[in-house]
Amino acid sequence: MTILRVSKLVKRFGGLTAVGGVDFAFPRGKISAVIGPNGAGKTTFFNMITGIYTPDEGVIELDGASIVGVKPHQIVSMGIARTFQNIRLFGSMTVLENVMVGMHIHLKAGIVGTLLSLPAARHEEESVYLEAYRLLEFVGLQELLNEQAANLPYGAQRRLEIARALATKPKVLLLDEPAAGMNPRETAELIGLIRRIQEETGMSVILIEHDMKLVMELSEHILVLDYGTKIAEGGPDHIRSHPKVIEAYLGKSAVEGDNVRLEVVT
Ligand SMILES: Nc1ncnc2c1ncn2[C@@H]1O[C@H](COP(=O)(O)OP(=O)(O)OP(=O)(O)O)[C@@H](O)[C@H]1O
Repeated sequence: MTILRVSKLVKRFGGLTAVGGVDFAFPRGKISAVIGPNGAGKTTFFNMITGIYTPDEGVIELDGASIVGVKPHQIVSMGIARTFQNIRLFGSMTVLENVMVGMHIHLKAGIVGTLLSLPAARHEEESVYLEAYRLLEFVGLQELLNEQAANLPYGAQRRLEIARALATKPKVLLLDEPAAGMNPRETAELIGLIRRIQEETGMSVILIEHDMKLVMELSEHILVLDYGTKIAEGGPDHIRSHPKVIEAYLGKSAVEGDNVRLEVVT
């Protein structure tokens, strides 16, 4: 079953077509990936799904309902959360507060009231704290809850961004290059975390990632973009040996041999 569908999706910047008529159906409750060389249109694609850009043409449907023209904060309320290529945490807030900010869309009293412990917000405070703590435990940051976010090591900041996205209780979690800048140990932990998110919550996860090991290990379904168009889609084995994908990443000469497979691209 499909959770998110795009049809004939187009985004142009002046004379440049960044995304040029892409069709794709993301399966519900699975991990999918959008890959492609630099400038292929991946981030533009995410920016349309999250309402940052309005498509010039085409349809985006979440659970069958169009989200074209819907504002980014409303799209979050409708169930799409994301992390960014460049981490965007509230650096001067604590780890706990960053997660509580993510929860505000579901709070009646609002985040300001909760953070300031205003009387109207007190009854919500305990459950908010417990839920935020549970999320920090889930991503392995509970012992750092009172640290300032800016002081966390890089890999921990990425996990905090994921916890904050999870705090919005999304149906779909978009991760934009979650392994960027991570060392191999952090990447291995991240793979475990993404797998737990999908297995334990049944959430649909969509990731953009250049680390092919992570993509191939985690994703059931992969969309490959090149110059804004879909050049291939399918499971990891299909994608690894797809001539157009190999050509896009490694150049035409790489496809001349018979047994070329896309193993690791850095
Ligand atoms: N706001 C913008 N204005 C003009 N051109 C843009 C804008 N955003 C993206 N582009 C262009 O659109 C094309 C696709 O860019 P995009 O960032 O979506 O690619 P990408 O696949 O995410 O690349 P990368 O892997 O390097 O992050 C590129 O040629 C880029 O220069």
